Amino acid sequence: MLRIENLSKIWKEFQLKNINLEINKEYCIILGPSGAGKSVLLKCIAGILKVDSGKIYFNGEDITNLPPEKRNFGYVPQNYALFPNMNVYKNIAYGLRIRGYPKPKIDKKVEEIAEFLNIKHLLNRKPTTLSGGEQQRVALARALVLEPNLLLLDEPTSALDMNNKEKIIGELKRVGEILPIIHITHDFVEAKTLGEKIAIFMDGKLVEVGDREIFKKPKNERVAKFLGYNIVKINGEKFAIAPEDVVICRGSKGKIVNIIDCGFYKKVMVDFEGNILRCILKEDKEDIDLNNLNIGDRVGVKFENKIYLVGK
Ligand SMILES: Nc1ncnc2c1ncn2[C@@H]1O[C@H](COP(=O)(O)OP(=O)(O)OP(=O)(O)O)[C@@H](O)[C@H]1O
Repeated sequence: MLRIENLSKIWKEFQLKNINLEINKEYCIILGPSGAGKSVLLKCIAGILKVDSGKIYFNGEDITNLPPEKRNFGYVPQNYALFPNMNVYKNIAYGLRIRGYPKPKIDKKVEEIAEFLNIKHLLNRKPTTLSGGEQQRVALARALVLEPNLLLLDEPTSALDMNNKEKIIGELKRVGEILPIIHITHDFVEAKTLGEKIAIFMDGKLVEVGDREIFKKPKNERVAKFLGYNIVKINGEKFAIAPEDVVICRGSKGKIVNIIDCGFYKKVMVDFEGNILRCILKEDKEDIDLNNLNIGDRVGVKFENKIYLVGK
């Protein structure tokens, strides 16, 4: 459906280089550290930034040089970019109005989308009077009302509290059943919940693409580190291990160097044979009593699900 071929966007200081990515009718999550080029890629797809080289195809058509309004993609930027002087109704209706839709049709479409996203009660309010979650839904409504062929979302939940985040994730899941979505996030839980395809960017390059298995089997050390794995070197053996797969037991080869109590679990750092291991410990999984664990204690360490990495 969307095919990106050898796309490059180059400034002196930053280069998004030779990106090849295909997105079919699926929910694609884009992950990567800050400054990796995720937003630049999304803006190139939206047509807001001109690419320096490479091609973008949508349903077989070369859209590389098509202006944004002719692509029919919905784009929700990081800050939502709502018009502050217009009420919610006018914000949502804006795109329909400039496309010349008759008033009754605009009213009907705005009402339908407002119903779908539970914002009917907000139609007369100005964006500045809305909470982050409400603004987010208005921004989504403004993009969806134009019935886009593809939805582009730049960190749509980053400003939301847990409750609103969960609601929006539920709504995005429903939208994802209707049309393909490309969604940038820093939140791994969100990525695992929504992503059918996951693309990881680092330093302007697409370093890994695949399904949710990426989280369980990162290909190389860089991706593993980015996903939060420990990289462990013991007696010439090197592997990645997830913090939840480090098991603390009775023994003396490890030393507890930090403990953070997170309620249902504890985040613990263990110095083990020259490795500082980040561990997530849950009461039912460990062989020792977590309530009696103190900084400086000697412990044993076992590894479940070691992952042997292919490259750097
Ligand atoms: N118009 C521009 N001119 C010059 N450099 C730019 C421009 N827009 C973005 N960049 C640079 O491109 C790089 C990638 O930016 P981008 O916003 O895509 O990062 P990101 O991966 O989305 O980061 P974050 O997760 O922090 O939003 C940055 O170094 C940024 O300074």
